[in-house]
Amino acid sequence: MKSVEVTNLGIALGHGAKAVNILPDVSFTVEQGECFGLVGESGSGKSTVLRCISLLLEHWRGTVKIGGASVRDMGVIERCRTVQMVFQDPYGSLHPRHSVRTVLYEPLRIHNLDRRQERMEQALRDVGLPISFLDRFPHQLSGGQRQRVAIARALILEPDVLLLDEPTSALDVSVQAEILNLLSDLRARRGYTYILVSHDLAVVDYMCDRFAVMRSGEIVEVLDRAALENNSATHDYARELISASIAYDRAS
Ligand SMILES: Nc1ncnc2c1ncn2[C@@H]1O[C@H](COP(=O)(O)OP(=O)(O)OP(=O)(O)O)[C@@H](O)[C@H]1O
Repeated sequence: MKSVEVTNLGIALGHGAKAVNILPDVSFTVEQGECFGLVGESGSGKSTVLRCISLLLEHWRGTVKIGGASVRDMGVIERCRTVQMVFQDPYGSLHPRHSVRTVLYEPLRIHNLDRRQERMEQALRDVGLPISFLDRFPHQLSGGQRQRVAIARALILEPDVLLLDEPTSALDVSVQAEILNLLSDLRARRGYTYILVSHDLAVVDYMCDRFAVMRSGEIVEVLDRAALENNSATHDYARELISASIAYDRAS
Protein backbone atom coordinates (compact mmCIF):
# COMPACT_ATOMS: atom_id res chain seq x y z
CA MET A 1 0.00 0.00 0.00
CA LYS A 2 1.02 3.59 -0.43
CA SER A 3 1.83 6.66 1.64
CA VAL A 4 0.30 10.08 1.02
CA GLU A 5 2.32 13.30 1.12
CA VAL A 6 0.46 16.59 1.01
CA THR A 7 2.78 19.57 0.70
CA ASN A 8 1.80 23.25 0.76
CA LEU A 9 -1.72 22.48 -0.44
CA GLY A 10 -3.69 25.67 -0.99
CA ILE A 11 -6.94 26.60 -2.66
CA ALA A 12 -9.23 29.61 -3.04
CA LEU A 13 -12.92 28.98 -3.72
CA GLY A 14 -15.50 31.37 -5.10
CA HIS A 15 -15.11 33.76 -8.01
CA GLY A 16 -13.33 37.03 -8.62
CA ALA A 17 -13.39 39.46 -5.73
CA LYS A 18 -15.45 36.96 -3.72
CA ALA A 19 -12.78 34.23 -3.85
CA VAL A 20 -11.85 33.05 -0.36
CA ASN A 21 -8.59 31.40 0.55
CA ILE A 22 -10.13 28.24 2.03
CA LEU A 23 -6.86 26.37 2.53
CA PRO A 24 -3.94 28.77 2.84
CA ASP A 25 -1.15 26.17 3.18
CA VAL A 26 -1.68 22.61 4.38
CA SER A 27 1.02 19.95 4.70
CA PHE A 28 0.90 16.48 6.25
CA THR A 29 2.12 12.95 5.60
CA VAL A 30 0.23 9.70 6.01
CA GLU A 31 2.25 6.49 6.32
CA GLN A 32 1.31 3.50 4.21
CA GLY A 33 -1.39 1.49 5.95
CA GLU A 34 -2.07 4.28 8.43
CA CYS A 35 -5.48 5.73 9.25
CA PHE A 36 -5.01 9.50 9.53
CA GLY A 37 -7.85 11.66 10.80
CA LEU A 38 -8.78 15.23 9.94
CA VAL A 39 -10.88 16.87 12.67
CA GLY A 40 -12.06 20.38 13.36
CA GLU A 41 -15.15 22.51 13.46
CA SER A 42 -17.59 22.74 10.57
CA GLY A 43 -16.14 24.81 7.74
CA SER A 44 -12.51 24.29 8.79
CA GLY A 45 -11.66 22.81 5.39
CA LYS A 46 -11.51 19.06 6.11
CA SER A 47 -13.64 17.95 3.15
CA THR A 48 -11.86 20.43 0.89
CA VAL A 49 -8.57 18.66 1.60
CA LEU A 50 -10.09 15.34 0.45
CA ARG A 51 -11.66 16.95 -2.60
CA CYS A 52 -8.26 18.34 -3.61
CA ILE A 53 -6.44 15.01 -3.10
CA SER A 54 -9.05 13.20 -5.23
CA LEU A 55 -8.97 16.00 -7.83
CA LEU A 56 -12.71 16.62 -7.46
CA LEU A 57 -11.29 20.12 -7.08
CA GLU A 58 -8.47 20.81 -9.53
CA HIS A 59 -7.29 24.37 -9.19
CA TRP A 60 -5.15 23.96 -6.08
CA ARG A 61 -1.55 24.89 -5.40
CA GLY A 62 1.10 22.60 -3.91
CA THR A 63 1.75 18.91 -4.38
CA VAL A 64 -0.05 15.71 -3.45
CA LYS A 65 1.92 12.50 -3.87
CA ILE A 66 0.65 8.98 -3.40
CA GLY A 67 3.33 6.30 -3.22
CA GLY A 68 5.79 8.97 -4.37
CA ALA A 69 3.86 9.86 -7.56
CA SER A 70 2.08 13.16 -8.02
CA VAL A 71 -1.70 12.70 -8.38
CA ARG A 72 -1.61 15.37 -11.08
CA ASP A 73 0.77 13.29 -13.18
CA MET A 74 -1.43 10.20 -13.01
CA GLY A 75 -3.90 9.52 -15.80
CA VAL A 76 -7.53 9.25 -14.69
CA ILE A 77 -7.41 5.46 -14.86
CA GLU A 78 -4.27 5.19 -12.75
CA ARG A 79 -5.61 7.75 -10.27
CA CYS A 80 -8.92 5.90 -9.85
CA ARG A 81 -7.01 2.70 -9.20
CA THR A 82 -4.86 4.47 -6.61
CA VAL A 83 -7.30 6.58 -4.63
CA GLN A 84 -11.04 6.38 -4.07
CA MET A 85 -13.43 8.42 -1.97
CA VAL A 86 -16.40 7.36 0.19
CA PHE A 87 -18.88 10.15 0.89
CA GLN A 88 -20.95 10.99 3.91
CA ASP A 89 -24.32 10.48 2.34
CA PRO A 90 -24.95 7.04 0.83
CA TYR A 91 -28.42 8.26 -0.24
CA GLY A 92 -26.93 10.95 -2.43
CA SER A 93 -23.91 9.04 -3.71
CA LEU A 94 -25.87 6.16 -5.33
CA HIS A 95 -27.99 6.76 -8.42
CA PRO A 96 -31.61 5.88 -7.50
CA ARG A 97 -32.25 4.01 -10.78
CA HIS A 98 -29.00 2.06 -10.86
CA SER A 99 -28.99 -1.46 -9.43
CA VAL A 100 -26.10 -2.57 -7.25
CA ARG A 101 -24.94 -4.62 -10.24
CA THR A 102 -24.74 -1.47 -12.38
CA VAL A 103 -22.99 0.47 -9.61
CA LEU A 104 -20.29 -2.20 -9.33
CA TYR A 105 -20.10 -3.11 -13.03
CA GLU A 106 -19.51 0.42 -14.32
CA PRO A 107 -16.01 0.91 -12.86
CA LEU A 108 -14.99 -2.57 -14.04
CA ARG A 109 -16.18 -1.77 -17.54
CA ILE A 110 -14.57 1.67 -17.66
CA HIS A 111 -11.28 0.26 -16.42
CA ASN A 112 -11.57 -2.78 -18.69
CA LEU A 113 -11.01 -5.27 -15.89
CA ASP A 114 -11.56 -8.99 -16.43
CA ARG A 115 -13.49 -11.52 -14.26
CA ARG A 116 -16.26 -8.97 -13.69
CA GLN A 117 -18.88 -11.26 -12.12
CA GLU A 118 -16.25 -12.73 -9.78
CA ARG A 119 -15.01 -9.25 -8.79
CA MET A 120 -18.56 -8.00 -8.13
CA GLU A 121 -19.35 -11.01 -5.96
CA GLN A 122 -16.07 -10.63 -4.06
CA ALA A 123 -16.74 -6.91 -3.50
CA LEU A 124 -20.13 -7.71 -1.96
CA ARG A 125 -18.62 -10.43 0.20
CA ASP A 126 -15.91 -7.99 1.33
CA VAL A 127 -18.53 -5.58 2.66
CA GLY A 128 -20.68 -8.31 4.21
CA LEU A 129 -23.61 -8.26 1.76
CA PRO A 130 -25.18 -11.31 0.07
CA ILE A 131 -24.64 -11.80 -3.66
CA SER A 132 -28.42 -11.56 -4.22
CA PHE A 133 -28.07 -7.82 -3.48
CA LEU A 134 -26.61 -7.35 -6.98
CA ASP A 135 -30.20 -7.08 -8.22
CA ARG A 136 -31.37 -4.57 -5.63
CA PHE A 137 -31.86 -0.85 -6.11
CA PRO A 138 -30.87 1.82 -3.55
CA HIS A 139 -34.46 2.23 -2.29
CA GLN A 140 -34.48 -1.46 -1.39
CA LEU A 141 -31.49 -1.03 0.91
CA SER A 142 -31.10 0.35 4.44
CA GLY A 143 -28.76 3.29 5.04
CA GLY A 144 -26.03 0.98 6.33
CA GLN A 145 -26.43 -1.36 3.35
CA ARG A 146 -26.17 1.59 0.98
CA GLN A 147 -22.97 2.71 2.62
CA ARG A 148 -21.65 -0.86 2.27
CA VAL A 149 -22.41 -0.70 -1.47
CA ALA A 150 -20.63 2.67 -1.69
CA ILE A 151 -17.61 1.12 0.03
CA ALA A 152 -17.75 -1.91 -2.33
CA ARG A 153 -17.79 0.49 -5.30
CA ALA A 154 -14.72 2.27 -3.93
CA LEU A 155 -12.87 -1.00 -3.30
CA ILE A 156 -13.70 -2.81 -6.53
CA LEU A 157 -10.84 -1.08 -8.35
CA GLU A 158 -8.44 -2.22 -5.61
CA PRO A 159 -7.14 1.24 -4.71
CA ASP A 160 -4.31 1.83 -2.21
CA VAL A 161 -5.84 4.84 -0.49
CA LEU A 162 -9.40 5.50 0.68
CA LEU A 163 -10.58 9.02 1.45
CA LEU A 164 -13.45 8.73 3.93
CA ASP A 165 -15.53 11.88 4.29
CA GLU A 166 -17.65 11.47 7.44
CA PRO A 167 -18.55 7.95 6.28
CA THR A 168 -20.91 7.24 9.18
CA SER A 169 -22.37 10.58 10.19
CA ALA A 170 -25.54 10.16 8.07
CA LEU A 171 -26.28 6.76 9.67
CA ASP A 172 -28.14 5.64 12.79
CA VAL A 173 -25.87 5.26 15.78
CA SER A 174 -26.24 1.45 15.86
CA VAL A 175 -25.28 1.21 12.18
CA GLN A 176 -22.36 3.61 12.56
CA ALA A 177 -20.46 1.07 14.66
CA GLU A 178 -21.03 -1.68 12.07
CA ILE A 179 -19.61 0.46 9.26
CA LEU A 180 -16.64 1.57 11.36
CA ASN A 181 -15.93 -2.08 12.22
CA LEU A 182 -16.11 -3.00 8.55
CA LEU A 183 -13.68 -0.21 7.56
CA SER A 184 -11.37 -1.14 10.38
CA ASP A 185 -11.38 -4.86 9.44
CA LEU A 186 -10.75 -4.06 5.77
CA ARG A 187 -7.73 -1.96 6.68
CA ALA A 188 -6.38 -4.68 9.00
CA ARG A 189 -6.83 -7.36 6.31
CA ARG A 190 -5.72 -5.42 3.23
CA GLY A 191 -3.48 -2.69 4.61
CA TYR A 192 -5.31 0.21 2.96
CA THR A 193 -4.20 3.75 3.78
CA TYR A 194 -7.13 5.86 5.05
CA ILE A 195 -7.64 9.57 5.44
CA LEU A 196 -10.77 9.97 7.54
CA VAL A 197 -12.65 13.24 8.02
CA SER A 198 -14.81 13.32 11.13
CA HIS A 199 -16.17 15.82 13.57
CA ASP A 200 -16.55 12.99 16.09
CA LEU A 201 -13.46 12.39 18.21
CA ALA A 202 -14.85 9.04 19.41
CA VAL A 203 -14.73 7.88 15.76
CA VAL A 204 -11.18 9.20 15.44
CA ASP A 205 -10.21 7.46 18.68
CA TYR A 206 -11.59 4.16 17.38
CA MET A 207 -10.20 4.38 13.84
CA CYS A 208 -7.11 6.58 13.59
CA ASP A 209 -3.44 6.18 14.43
CA ARG A 210 -2.86 9.94 14.23
CA PHE A 211 -5.01 12.94 13.44
CA ALA A 212 -4.65 16.58 12.45
CA VAL A 213 -6.71 19.27 14.12
CA MET A 214 -7.83 21.88 11.57
CA ARG A 215 -9.05 25.40 12.10
CA SER A 216 -9.82 28.00 9.42
CA GLY A 217 -8.13 25.93 6.72
CA GLU A 218 -4.93 25.33 8.67
CA ILE A 219 -3.56 22.37 10.58
CA VAL A 220 -2.90 23.60 14.09
CA GLU A 221 -1.54 20.32 15.48
CA VAL A 222 -0.97 16.68 14.50
CA LEU A 223 -1.52 14.27 17.39
CA ASP A 224 -1.32 10.55 18.15
CA ARG A 225 -4.56 8.88 19.16
CA ALA A 226 -3.03 8.49 22.65
CA ALA A 227 -3.23 12.29 23.01
CA LEU A 228 -7.01 11.95 23.33
CA GLU A 229 -6.81 9.91 26.50
CA ASN A 230 -5.12 12.52 28.67
CA ASN A 231 -5.61 15.49 26.33
CA SER A 232 -1.93 16.08 25.72
CA ALA A 233 -2.50 18.55 22.87
CA THR A 234 -0.23 21.57 23.18
CA HIS A 235 -2.09 24.00 20.93
CA ASP A 236 -4.89 25.88 22.77
CA TYR A 237 -7.54 25.22 20.13
CA ALA A 238 -6.72 21.49 19.87
CA ARG A 239 -6.86 21.20 23.68
CA GLU A 240 -10.23 22.98 23.78
CA LEU A 241 -11.66 20.77 21.04
CA ILE A 242 -10.59 17.60 22.86
CA SER A 243 -11.86 18.89 26.26
CA ALA A 244 -15.21 19.82 24.74
CA SER A 245 -15.53 16.35 23.22
CA ILE A 246 -14.62 14.61 26.51
CA ALA A 247 -17.15 16.79 28.40
CA TYR A 248 -19.81 15.98 25.81
CA ASP A 249 -19.14 12.22 26.03
CA ARG A 250 -19.38 12.30 29.83
CA ALA A 251 -22.63 14.27 29.69
CA SER A 252 -24.29 11.96 27.16
N1 LIG B 1 -17.56 25.91 -3.83
C1 LIG B 1 -17.32 26.71 -2.80
N2 LIG B 1 -17.29 28.06 -2.94
C2 LIG B 1 -17.01 28.86 -1.91
N3 LIG B 1 -16.75 28.42 -0.65
C3 LIG B 1 -16.79 27.09 -0.44
C4 LIG B 1 -17.07 26.17 -1.48
N4 LIG B 1 -17.03 24.91 -0.98
C5 LIG B 1 -16.73 25.05 0.34
N5 LIG B 1 -16.59 26.35 0.66
C6 LIG B 1 -16.25 26.88 1.98
O1 LIG B 1 -15.01 26.30 2.34
C7 LIG B 1 -14.94 26.16 3.75
C8 LIG B 1 -14.48 24.76 4.06
O2 LIG B 1 -15.50 23.85 3.72
P1 LIG B 1 -15.34 22.29 4.00
O3 LIG B 1 -16.57 21.61 3.50
O4 LIG B 1 -14.03 21.82 3.49
O5 LIG B 1 -15.31 22.26 5.58
P2 LIG B 1 -15.44 21.03 6.56
O6 LIG B 1 -14.42 21.25 7.63
O7 LIG B 1 -15.37 19.75 5.81
O8 LIG B 1 -16.89 21.30 7.15
P3 LIG B 1 -18.07 20.28 7.51
O9 LIG B 1 -17.59 19.51 8.71
O10 LIG B 1 -19.22 21.16 7.81
O11 LIG B 1 -18.29 19.40 6.30
C9 LIG B 1 -16.31 26.51 4.30
O12 LIG B 1 -16.22 27.80 4.83
C10 LIG B 1 -17.20 26.48 3.09
O13 LIG B 1 -18.25 27.40 3.23
